[in-house]
Amino acid sequence: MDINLNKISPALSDPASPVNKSRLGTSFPSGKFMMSSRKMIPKLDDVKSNGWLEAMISSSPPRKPLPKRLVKDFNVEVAPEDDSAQRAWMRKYPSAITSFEHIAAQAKDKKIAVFLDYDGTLSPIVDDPDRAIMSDAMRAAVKDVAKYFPTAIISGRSRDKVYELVGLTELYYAGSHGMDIMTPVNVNGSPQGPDSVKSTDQQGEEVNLFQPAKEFIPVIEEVYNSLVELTKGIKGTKVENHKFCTSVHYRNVDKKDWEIVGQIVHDHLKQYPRLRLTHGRRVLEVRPVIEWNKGKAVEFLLESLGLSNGDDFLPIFIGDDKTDEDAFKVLREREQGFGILVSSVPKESKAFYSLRDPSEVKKFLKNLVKWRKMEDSTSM
Ligand SMILES: O=P(O)(O)OC[C@H]1O[C@H](O[C@H]2O[C@H](CO)[C@@H](O)[C@H](O)[C@H]2O)[C@H](O)[C@@H](O)[C@@H]1O
Repeated sequence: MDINLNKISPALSDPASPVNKSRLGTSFPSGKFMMSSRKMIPKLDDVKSNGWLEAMISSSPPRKPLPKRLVKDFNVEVAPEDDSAQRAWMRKYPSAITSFEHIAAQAKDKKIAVFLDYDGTLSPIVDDPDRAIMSDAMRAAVKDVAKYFPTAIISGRSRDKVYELVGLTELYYAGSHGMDIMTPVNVNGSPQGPDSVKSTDQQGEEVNLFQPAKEFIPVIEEVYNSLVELTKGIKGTKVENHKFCTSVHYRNVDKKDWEIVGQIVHDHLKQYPRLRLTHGRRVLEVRPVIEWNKGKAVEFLLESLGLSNGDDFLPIFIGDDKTDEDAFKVLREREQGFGILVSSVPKESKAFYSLRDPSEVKKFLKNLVKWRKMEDSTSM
């Protein structure tokens, strides 16, 4: 079915729109993920009226304080000039470093499992997603943690990509916001659910693959290709295919064009009622409408690791983004373990503790290893 995109996108029919400087003759096959043309455009809404634009604007704190005028104009989260609000926030989400003794007391005689987000947690946020490189010192700290505690990376990126960036074989990896989980077959109690299949990892070892959104691979590919095409006239956009989800970055797009990016994605997704959109840090994430997220991935991994029964284990999830909130919420609701939010500015969260940035994450991970070594030596 050929769709004239100019008809379904107000932004695209605007001759001033940068996208119209490119050719948009994309053809989209119809399928079970798409709406019939009769059902298309259920109501005329746009990124401004439904709050998307506001969410796009406030989706990531600036890396350096902005002048007051910008704070007013863009409603961004920044540390207030007088730091009383910052102090109040720190009382609510105390530093996991200064509260380490308290954390250690909770962890005593418990099996700790460590869950780590990648971007903004293990690597600093940078303009180019391909350059979000983890430092060697951070890699060493994560490697050390994995010697003592089961450790998993749960990222919005594809599993292959995050494995390539982290490069440690001793971890568990969950990509695409937990929609692609690899666990070894010999892990205690590893479930072989209907969606788990046997596969082999990069080292040729047998593994279990859990991919609850497998049927969405072709449609994600299709949407990725069309979004690349639709946004190619907007300088600075970058679209990534994470196999089970796709990301549209606008960090490097001129602010005046953010609305157009949002509108294009918004309008395009109207044809795909089984896809939804979430906001990350200066990124729009297109995901399948399934009941699965980083929180569910934590629960799945805990079960796979044999850590879901009893109260002798303590899961810790460290992350910086909105999608990490699903994991913080799960831990809070289970009343087991806790989330640590990585943020240098006040943000509401379901986490219990905070760390300012990846360098504090590294320090916390090192403390955890030091503490466990001490515990082990005193119990000998
Ligand atoms: O769950 P995560 O591991 O935190 O992945 C979330 C997204 O991270 C990446 O984008 C973010 O980091 C980039 C590099 O610092 C930055 O340029 C971008 O603005 C951030 O949104 C990744 O590229 C996305 O695909 C992930 O979904």
